Amino acid sequence: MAVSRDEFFREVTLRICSSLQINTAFGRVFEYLREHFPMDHMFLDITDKSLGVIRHIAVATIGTKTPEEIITIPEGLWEWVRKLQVPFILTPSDQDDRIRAFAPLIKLEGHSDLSMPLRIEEELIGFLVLRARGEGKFTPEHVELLATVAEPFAIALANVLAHEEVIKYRDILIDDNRFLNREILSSAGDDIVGGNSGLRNVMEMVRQVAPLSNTVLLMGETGTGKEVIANAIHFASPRKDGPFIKVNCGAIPESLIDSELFGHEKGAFTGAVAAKRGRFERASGGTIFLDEIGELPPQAQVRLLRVLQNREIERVGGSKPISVDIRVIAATHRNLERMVSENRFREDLWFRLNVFPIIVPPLRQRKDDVPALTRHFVELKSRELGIATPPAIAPGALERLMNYGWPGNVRELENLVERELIRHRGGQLRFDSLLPSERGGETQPVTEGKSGGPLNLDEAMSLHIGKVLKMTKGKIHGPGGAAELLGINPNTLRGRMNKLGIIYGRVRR
Ligand SMILES: Nc1ncnc2c1ncn2[C@@H]1O[C@H](COP(=O)(O)OP(=O)(O)OP(=O)(O)O)[C@@H](O)[C@H]1O
Repeated sequence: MAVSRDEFFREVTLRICSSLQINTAFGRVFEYLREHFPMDHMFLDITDKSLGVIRHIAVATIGTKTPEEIITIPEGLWEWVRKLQVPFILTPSDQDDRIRAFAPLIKLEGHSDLSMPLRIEEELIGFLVLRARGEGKFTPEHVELLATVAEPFAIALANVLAHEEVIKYRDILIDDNRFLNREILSSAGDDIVGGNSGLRNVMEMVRQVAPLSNTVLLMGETGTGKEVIANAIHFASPRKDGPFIKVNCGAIPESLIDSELFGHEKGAFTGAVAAKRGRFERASGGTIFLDEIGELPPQAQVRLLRVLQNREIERVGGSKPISVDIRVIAATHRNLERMVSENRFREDLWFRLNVFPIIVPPLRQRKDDVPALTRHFVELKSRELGIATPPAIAPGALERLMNYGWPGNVRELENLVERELIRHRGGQLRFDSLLPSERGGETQPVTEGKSGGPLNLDEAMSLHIGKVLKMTKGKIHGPGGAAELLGINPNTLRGRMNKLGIIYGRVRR
């Protein structure tokens, strides 16, 4: 025991901090402490009040027998355990009732323990326990010497706990990421309707380009499915287990775009209270999907060009470049070539992006996909809306949907199906009242006439007759017909309709 307190403190502290692996560091301390304490085992324990247990987090021993890992403490003893402050000696025949009650729980029979409570900011977080075979092995000098290293052990234990917490969250995040990737895959990759018909050429190009890492440019009107195709490329590529990060370039305010895309260092600008990774960094190892690329402001276009050229980004306020391993897929509904000629989009960026352009055709050019898409959305939206049995589609309805122009493309069809399902009150889905081209007027009441002033009487009458005809599905004559609802003779109604130029044929059922 002839060791100075300073030297003892220094050696123990160096050893307990010598490795990030607590068992390795703990083994090194054990070797050293055995020179000063008569012990066979040493435990680093954490106390978990919520579970009512003490758990060994590290064990060092000269024997092979592994002690119990978890010790359950009865409710009545917690108060006593929680208040323990200084190292204390435990023997099975101790005079203290509580120690005698505690002894069998920790299997003390035939041993002595020297136990040191470990505290951080007053709160008990665990114990360091030295165990020797035989009773009466520890002396007050041992107690005093061990007390000098309470702090380094408490800090080491707190670090282990913090590390465990980080690992736990990391595992949760990895698991979430896997789950979300699977979700995206099942909601996109598998569900491309028309892959063998209207999108056959597009899918052929997807198959060609997916295994590579080159930039892809998706062009097509809004709502044609560009994002769906970008997903398909990512999930068919070797990067499929990496992130798929989407950026809607048109939706980020210009003042934030640099920090969103490239991240920033702490203190780079007012409000940058912590360093933040940008979307490019987050996409590393995976794919970044730059939607609405035509909306990117000129400054950000320059920065993007640099990323495409060097595969490096620089955080706002940062001084060194960070390399990123990403695949870029860009999309636009704009005519970028025209924007280049109008000096609204950089020509050099356009060349970089336009390496492998894929044009996603509008729905009106692939009308044969409309029936399959409609059925797909009826199934999908019924599931989302909690409708157990998706309603059937009325004969003739699909034909009518195919004859519509779909300016909003697949998204418009998707929305139409959803609205129809929400309004659906039994029977088959007819879609007859919802097609915008067949609406008698807007869904909102119209109060403004062609002249810009209020509706004149003819305009109001025309609108009203149109609405009623829509309700009766074009029926003019007989019970439930428009004439009856409007309270006029059917011939009078026909006369008015001719005068007002309303052509309204009976809808086929
Ligand atoms: N071939 C398809 N099969 C199944 N669903 C599709 C298909 N094409 C598009 N969709 C669906 O239609 C909606 C619109 O598609 P998406 O968002 O990919 O269009 P977009 O071209 O990226 O639109 P925008 O230009 O407005 O961003 C999405 O809900 C998508 O899931």
